[in-house]
Amino acid sequence: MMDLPSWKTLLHLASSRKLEQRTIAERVFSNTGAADFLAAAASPKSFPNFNGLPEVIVTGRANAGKSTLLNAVLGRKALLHTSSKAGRTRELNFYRVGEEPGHLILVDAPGYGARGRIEWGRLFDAYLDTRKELRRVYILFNAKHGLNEFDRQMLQHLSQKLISTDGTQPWTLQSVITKADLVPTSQLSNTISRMRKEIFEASPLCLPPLITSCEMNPPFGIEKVRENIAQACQLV
Ligand SMILES: Nc1nc2c(ncn2[C@@H]2O[C@H](COP(=O)(O)OP(=O)(O)OP(=O)(O)O)[C@@H](O)[C@H]2O)c(=O)[nH]1
Ligand SMILES: [Mg+2]
Repeated sequence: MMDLPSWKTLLHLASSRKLEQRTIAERVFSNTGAADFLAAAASPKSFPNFNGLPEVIVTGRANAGKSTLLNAVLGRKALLHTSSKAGRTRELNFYRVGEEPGHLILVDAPGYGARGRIEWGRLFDAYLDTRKELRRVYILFNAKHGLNEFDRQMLQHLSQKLISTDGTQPWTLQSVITKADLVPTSQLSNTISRMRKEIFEASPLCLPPLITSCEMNPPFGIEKVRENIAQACQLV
């Protein structure tokens, strides 16, 4: 009879697998200087073609920190334009990770909510409905503001898209809490628990939040986001 592996062996395997994942995510994002802006699309007609490279896209209320998070993930200060004024990003912007031909594509999107626009929503939906390369949607929530009705509607809208295709959607939905530095440390744990619960209530399909802060030095949570992206794109 074959010997069963001991707990020690299993734990060792699990930790070396984790190490392997980290190393691959590090490798994917290591050449920060090689990342590049590739294209902008203001309408579905101008969605570009990158020979099937996997893609992930960010969404969130205007000013949630989408472009800032992608800069941090790319290890760049200002490849993506950010602004303290909501409504800065107005098209879908495509960025290559790594040197040509690239490992994957990050897509920045305009925000939704009171400072969003109907045509931005249509553009985002057209991308979700047609983009075969899409692997994961990251939905961002500002820790200081929590979730509002727009966020709940967006979570439900995304869930509906996932459900309506009967499990054949090639993408998954991951939540991210941004600007954790804006919540006093004494309240952070409660804030995260509350937001986590609200996200789950609005969309049980949404993966529980990764916590980030791009204002901390070094930025907090970015390595986890990189690992998560590499995993979603099946690069690990
Ligand atoms: N304190 C703090 N500020 C942040 C953080 N991330 C982003 N910001 C600030 O939030 C503001 C909005 O950031 P953006 O990255 O432009 O937000 P966005 O979601 O891309 O906004 P739109 O493109 O307008 O939808 C900027 O002033 C950023 O400097 C963070 O982790 N902590
Ligand atoms: Mg932006």
